[in-house]
Amino acid sequence: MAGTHKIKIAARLRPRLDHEIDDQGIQITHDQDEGPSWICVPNPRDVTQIFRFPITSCYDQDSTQEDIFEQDVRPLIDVVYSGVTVTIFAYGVTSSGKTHTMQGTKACPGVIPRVVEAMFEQKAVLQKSNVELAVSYMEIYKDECYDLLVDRETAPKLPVRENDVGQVFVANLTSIPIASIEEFVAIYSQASKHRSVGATNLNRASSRSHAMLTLEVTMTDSLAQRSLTGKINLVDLAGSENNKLTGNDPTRMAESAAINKSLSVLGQVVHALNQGASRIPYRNSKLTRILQDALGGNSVGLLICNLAPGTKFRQDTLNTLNFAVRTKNVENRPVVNERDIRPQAKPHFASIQAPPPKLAPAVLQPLEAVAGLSRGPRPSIARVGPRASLAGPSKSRVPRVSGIGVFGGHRGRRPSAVPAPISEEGEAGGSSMVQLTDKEIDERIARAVEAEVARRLKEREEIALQEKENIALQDKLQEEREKEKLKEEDQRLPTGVLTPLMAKHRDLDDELRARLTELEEKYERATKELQLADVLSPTSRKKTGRAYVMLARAHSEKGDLQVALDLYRKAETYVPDNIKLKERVIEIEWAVNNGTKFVPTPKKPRKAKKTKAGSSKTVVVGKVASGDEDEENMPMYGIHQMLEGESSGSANPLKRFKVEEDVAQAVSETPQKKAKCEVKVEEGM
Ligand SMILES: Nc1ncnc2c1ncn2[C@@H]1O[C@H](COP(=O)(O)OP(=O)(O)OP(=O)(O)O)[C@@H](O)[C@H]1O
Repeated sequence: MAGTHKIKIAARLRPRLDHEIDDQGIQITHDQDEGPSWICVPNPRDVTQIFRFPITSCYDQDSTQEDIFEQDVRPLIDVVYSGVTVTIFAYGVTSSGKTHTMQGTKACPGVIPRVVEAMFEQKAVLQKSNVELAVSYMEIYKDECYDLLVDRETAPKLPVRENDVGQVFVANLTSIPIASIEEFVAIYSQASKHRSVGATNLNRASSRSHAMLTLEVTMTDSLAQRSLTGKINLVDLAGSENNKLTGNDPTRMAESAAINKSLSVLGQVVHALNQGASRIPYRNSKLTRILQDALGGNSVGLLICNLAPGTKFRQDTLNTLNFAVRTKNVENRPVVNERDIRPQAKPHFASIQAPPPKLAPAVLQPLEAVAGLSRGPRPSIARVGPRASLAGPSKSRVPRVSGIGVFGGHRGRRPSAVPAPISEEGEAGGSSMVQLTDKEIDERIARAVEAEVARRLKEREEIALQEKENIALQDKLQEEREKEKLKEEDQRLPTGVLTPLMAKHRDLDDELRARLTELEEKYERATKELQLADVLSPTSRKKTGRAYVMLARAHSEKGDLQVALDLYRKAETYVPDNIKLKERVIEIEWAVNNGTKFVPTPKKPRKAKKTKAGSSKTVVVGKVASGDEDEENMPMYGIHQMLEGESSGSANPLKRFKVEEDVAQAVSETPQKKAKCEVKVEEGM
């Protein structure tokens, strides 16, 4: 049985940069004994509340590249050489030091150059000529994979596929053998220029893509006729971005949206794994598809969480640590990638053999078997068409050997037990028979049988190829169907979602109830009718996000925190940039994990907007409009109001009614039916 291995978590706080204020926003404290270190972050919404995260491998601002490599990375080199895949990924907000940690500089080389050096050192220790190293390097830019080892202009989008043993790989990715560190440096420095990097307000050289460098070691044992393949994937993820801080232009915004979406799916995958969900949404982004093996798969994982100091990044730090806490519970089942490299057995003339079993790219074995090349049972070659089936001349498709005779006073006759050879007419001992020696007869039979075997093998291969193509086609169709289904599911709210809200307001008059029921029906009808393109438009996403927030809020008020958390997370999928929402997720998650009561943090006082008359203020609770410039900001504001404003528990049925109508309308809205909803709250209400 394969052993399980939890992903190891390390956290690294980068030093303050010259232009940053030293406000001690994040603290790392170490216990006296060998216990875990703590990362302490004040709640951005209530600084008296401190979140403390226990992390065993904590690196503070003074830590060096060497510290992190020696303590957490070097031990993994042996694991790679035992034939296991290792994945190290750097995660964190933009400008938190991921690229610095993974790549580093000439003066302070990071994980990548150090790993390469260690891999060559290990190869030298083994002193074997049959150890080969190869490198590949790719990036995921706007949810598409590109080869960084080929010319950027001509680099095509690469497809992601799955092999016979369920391993996901990027098809057609270049892999270059490397014989020395110098060779690697030449390849890597050239390839790094191809990576998508751009300037933002927070980072002059911000990674606009997720990059994955893979070093593969193949060790061939020709005596045992086995080969082991170990791999180390070094992943520098793009950082999550708050567009308000990065000040991105439209191009950067599009990149940023892709980055945030893929990171959000990464969070969902980790969450689903923790929940033991039956469906893990790996397929929702290329990043998670490619990291599938590292997250709940067959590789050994190390997650390096990079943190930026200062209160400016406090919210991002909380998000990163929250992700770390969730990830450390993810279990992998590492296996040894071992292959049988024996040449195919030649078919014996007397037996027809099935095509040799397809050599799986890796014969996976549990990690316990790592020490030494354990020899599993050799794959048996199934015998199809036993000798007996060939014996009967009438049934055999082996061409009859004509004019063969062994009788007639020839020396070295066959024993009588051997059936008499048959003439073309089917008569034994026909007059036209040519006298042949036993050896010649055997040779002729062998040739004929071999020809037949070859023909059958070819036939089988063609059928197998055809089947494979059919399966691939079916898989593709199935995948597309699943994708469409998932999209539909994602857009669909659970049936009867408005019911709890209705129940809460029994004081609503009959008319109001009737209206809500009507809205619910309208919503359900509309959901079915929603056009995919409309649903996926940014506006629709934001509106759907707001609907989820409403529901989450209702559940959290009921004390149903787990459901509320799930709904808030769902909302996060649609509005990944919403900071207030992220804060709410963290707070509720904290309450759920610690079994404490959730007390919403005190709301900020709402600014009163004076009308011209000065006697009343107007609060836009959720303006539903389109076609005007303000709309872009509206959904954020809407959620903000829901999070902040609703905690007042307004008993005003008019306001409540308008909010729910707005949500239902937001979800079911069609271009023709767009309308504005404004709620006026009289002064003093
Ligand atoms: N440990 C460190 N020591 C010194 N400087 C650091 C350290 N970590 C990061 N930096 C500096 O901080 C800045 C941002 O780091 P880096 O580019 O590695 O961030 P990043 O997380 O990769 O950002 P992005 O996601 O935008 O690519 C760089 O100028 C880098 O040199």
